[in-house]
Amino acid sequence: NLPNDWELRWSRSRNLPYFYNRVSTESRWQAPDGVDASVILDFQKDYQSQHQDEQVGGDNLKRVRVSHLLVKHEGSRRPSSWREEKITRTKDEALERLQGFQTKIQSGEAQLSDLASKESDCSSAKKAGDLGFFERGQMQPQFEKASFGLQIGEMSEPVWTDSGVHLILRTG
Ligand SMILES: N=C(N)NCCC[C@H](NC(=O)[C@@H]1CCC/C1=C\[C@H](COP(=O)(O)O)NC(=O)[C@@H](N)Cc1ccccc1)C(N)=O
Repeated sequence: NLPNDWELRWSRSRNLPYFYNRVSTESRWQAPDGVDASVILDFQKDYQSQHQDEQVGGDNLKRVRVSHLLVKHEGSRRPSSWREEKITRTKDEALERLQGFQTKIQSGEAQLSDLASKESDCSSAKKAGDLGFFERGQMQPQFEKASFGLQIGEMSEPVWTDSGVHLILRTG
């Protein structure tokens, strides 16, 4: 169906179609000359209809597993945690504190799990931030939306919920 020994394959890590050449064994993301874009769309539709149940990301994802780091503030729905009896920091201070952790994690200086254990205002700190698997409808909407939008291994930007501000890392 494709010219010059090219075939379409699916990259599960990137969740995208790519081109593979049977003869040269070359792989590439962009379409080789002479391949019409409609071929790619047909392939993607076929693949996703055959793999509905898999965790291919997006809408048909049933459950995810995440770890998170929560920083609460004076306006949190429960401004108290195992770390601090009465949390008085402002929303701005909470965001600054969380962004400090975000920078450390993004630079590779620290793991989210290590920081969550010491710094998270959520009881999941005792489990290095691990919340286990959950389905839609269990977490607050903003937290759920962010979690289900992440690829495995990806960390969110700061996410605000009624609890405070979170960094979320999808692990499963
Ligand atoms: N596994 C579940 N289904 N547990 C119920 C989740 C309830 C859910 N929680 C949230 O949406 C936020 C985001 C993640 C944590 C969280 C809030 C709070 C901290 O904020 P606060 O409530 O003081 O405002 N931590 C929790 O709930 C903890 N039990 C999460 C947890 C801890 C240890 C092991 C597993 C889960 C909600 N609908 O409010």
